[in-house]
Formats: sequence, C-alpha cells, structure tokens
Amino acid sequence: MLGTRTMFCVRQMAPTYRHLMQQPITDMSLINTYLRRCLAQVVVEKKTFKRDKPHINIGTIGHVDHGKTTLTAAITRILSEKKLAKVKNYEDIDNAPEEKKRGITINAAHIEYSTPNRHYGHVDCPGHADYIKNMITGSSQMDGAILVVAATDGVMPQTREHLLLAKQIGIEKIVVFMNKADAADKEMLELVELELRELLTQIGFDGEKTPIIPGSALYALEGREPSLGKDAVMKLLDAVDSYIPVPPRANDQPFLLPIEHVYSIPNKGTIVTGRVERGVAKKGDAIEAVGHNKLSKGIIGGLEMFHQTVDQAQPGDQLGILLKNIRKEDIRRGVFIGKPGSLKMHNKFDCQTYFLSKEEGGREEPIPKEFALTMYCRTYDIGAKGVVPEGREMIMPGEDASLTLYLSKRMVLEKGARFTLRDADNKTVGTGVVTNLHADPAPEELKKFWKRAA
Ligand SMILES: Nc1nc2c(ncn2[C@@H]2O[C@H](COP(=O)(O)OP(=O)(O)OP(=O)(O)O)[C@@H](O)[C@H]2O)c(=O)[nH]1
Ligand SMILES: [Mg+2]
Repeated sequence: MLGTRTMFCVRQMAPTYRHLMQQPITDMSLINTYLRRCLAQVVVEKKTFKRDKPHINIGTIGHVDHGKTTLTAAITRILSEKKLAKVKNYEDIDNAPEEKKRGITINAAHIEYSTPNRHYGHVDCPGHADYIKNMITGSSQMDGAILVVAATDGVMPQTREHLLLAKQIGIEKIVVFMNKADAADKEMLELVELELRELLTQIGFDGEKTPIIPGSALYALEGREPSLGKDAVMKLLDAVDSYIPVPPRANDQPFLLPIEHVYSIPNKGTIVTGRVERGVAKKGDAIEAVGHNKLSKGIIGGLEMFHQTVDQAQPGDQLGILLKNIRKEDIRRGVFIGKPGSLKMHNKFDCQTYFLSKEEGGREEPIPKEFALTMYCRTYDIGAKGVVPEGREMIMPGEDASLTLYLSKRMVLEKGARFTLRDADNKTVGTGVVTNLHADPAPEELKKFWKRAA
C-alpha cells in the first residue's frame, strides 16, 4: 500500500501527471500508473547525494576472524557521535541468516561514512572467496584498504593472500589496524608490527611508511578504554585520511575515447562516435587512433554532442568527433582515440580472472589447460587464447586463477583494465582484470596460438 510520504512525493514531483491526480485515488491501477511514472523522480528525491567532500572507496581486508566487521561497526559508531555516519551494528553488517548463525561475513557489505575531510564508501569484505570474486569483477573497487590483523595471531595465510590480491588489482596504499591489542602484550605488538612491515615490503607496498595503528575494535565498539578503543580508531581514520590519496580525477588524465561507430561524410571527413572515458579534448588537438594492430595520427576537426558544437569534450560526454587525416578504412569499432603517446597496444598479458559458476550463468564444464574465448574490453571484442598456469590442470567454474592471455591482434591494454570472456554462444564465461603487460612475444611464440600471427 502507499504510504502518506510516498503519495506526497508523487504529488510534489509529478506536475506532468497532475491531471491524473485530479481524480479521486481509489483505483489501484491508477495509483500504480502514478507510481511507475514517478518512481524515478521519487528515488532521486530520496537519494540526493551531497557532493561536498572528495569521495574515496576503501574497505576492510584481512584474515578470517581478525575483526574486520567489528572494526567497521566501531567506525560507524564513533563517527555517528559527530553526525558523520549512521550507526551500523555488527548484526546490521553481517545480516544474512547464515552469517548470523556462523558469526562470519559471507557477502561484502557496503557502508558509507564521512570524516571532516572526506566521504567514504566502505566495503567490509568477507574473509575469503566472495571477496576475491568481488575484487576481480570490480564490484568492490577500492582506492585503498584497511588491513586488519589480530595482534594475537599475527600474519596469517589470508593476510598475505588479501595483500597480494590488493596489489595485483592496483591498490597502492594500505593502512593497517593491529587489532585485539587488548589481548596482546607490548612485546607481541612490536613483533607483529615488524612481521607486517616485512610482509608489506615483500609484496611491494611501502613497508616503512605504511601506518600501523594498534587498538581494539571491540573496545571501540563497546565504548571501553578510549586509549585502545575510540582514540585508536580515530587515529586510524586520520591515517586513512592522510595516507590514502584521492584518486586523480578523470579530467586530469590523458584523453581517451573508445570508438563505438565510424562514419564517413563526403567532403567532410571521418566521424567517430563514443563516450569520453577520461581527459579533455578540443578542436585542433592532435590525437592518435590506436588498436587492431594499427596506429594512425590525426587532428580533431570538430566536436559535436546532440547536433551541437562542443568547445571542450569532458569525461562522460557522448560525442561525435570529426577526425582530420584519418580515413574510415584506417579505423573501426574498438580502436581508441587518445592523447598521442598515451595508448599502447599489446597482445600478451597476465590477468586475474574469475570463472563464473554454473549458477551464475557460467560453464558447467571445467576450463581446460589451453582455451579459446572472445575477450570484451570497453568497445572491442577480440579472439583470446589462454593458458592455465603451471601446477593446475584446469579451472573449475566458480574458481579464480592468474592466467596469461594471447590476443589475435594487438589492442590497447592497460594495467587495471577490466574485461569479460565470452564463448562462441556469447555466454559470459569469466571476468578479469589486467595485472601485467608483456612486451610483444616473438612470432614463433605467438604462432603456437594463432596460425596467422599478428
Ligand atoms: N579481544 C578482542 N576480540 C575482538 C576484537 N575485535 C573483534 N574481536 C572478536 O573477534 C571475533 C571475530 O570478529 P569479526 O569482526 O567477526 O571478524 P571478521 O574479520 O569480520 O571475520 P570474517 O568476516 O568472518 O572474516 C569476534 O568474536 C569479535 O568479537 C578486539 O579488538 N579484541
Ligand atoms: Mg566480517
């Protein structure tokens, strides 16, 4: 049934449908019509996001039972006292029945809060499998992370595994909360800190400078002993504020537009359309069109959006670009337009890939040692052959793996780029993130996979 508030929103926000509102609201189908037509507006009214602070995505990672969810709950409790967060109790975060029963996190939970300087989206990651999947698919893309390590246990297998994966997918800065300090003595804390700095350095983080803050998430949540509880959590948030940088805004990066369509207009030139992914561009700028084994140089002759001239293209713009000095035959869908020198083609790379389980729409049968699929990345799709790493005979649906992929043509690839793998029936089989780019392989190596080596 309709609440008074919903009806108020409908009346307030739907002047277009006011003629419908003149009639007495007795007919449910009429009410449904109002609601359907106004739903989008009602949702907007409910969820207007105040953009007054830089937004950053972070999350808690670390070994099972080390206190990630307790810390997440404690952060919201402490910040709620300053009206910077809504309290999320432990049970609100681990809210699935199975999670309550077993006292563990299974699904990643998304929470928001602010410090005086920033707005944070925070993902409380589960100890294991789902987290890895979410990290790879990008559903929990993080700009930085809080590693939670219980001082009572020290570094454990998933501490290392989560750090490795964070590094793989491009997280540069980590802040450590050395938890359960209420149950550990000074010597233990010192030892675990040493162990952690060594591990961070080993994996490629800055082990010396990474802030490591000892404390007790449990005390913070229960409002006990501020020096270990509330004050430690505030210290942690200060460290997150200062150590994890705001990611560069898309405007500041080199121009990039993946081509969706190419047209040729007689006497005018070649027109490409697509959505600006990053950077800015204007008429007269030099550009390169890169992809499908080819690099062409040209100049932007004009920019249009919705049949109107645009002075400066910005991220998110759906554009038509007139290209000078580039022929229609030189380019096609999947070629990228970018600032000269900023785009590189590759046909061999490493990636972290998750293969969907049967329930998720993936394959029933395992992925064999060598396989052929189509890789979809931004606007291109291209033949890709993969090799399962040594030591594994196959990959089962529902598992993840580090792989090396060979493409049938050299395409624009960047570390951190996300892609999907589909089979001949256009069924999505896997999803991945590029972790390492190789120099072009020798033709003999490529010929093993592609008869007509690029
Ligand atoms: N003594 C002590 N116990 C803590 C502290 N923080 C958490 N715990 C306890 O450790 C257990 C695990 O805490 P959780 O917050 O569920 O751990 P988690 O890392 O989220 O676990 P998963 O999500 O399952 O990986 C719970 O019994 C907590 O009460 C702490 O600071 N001190
Ligand atoms: Mg948890």
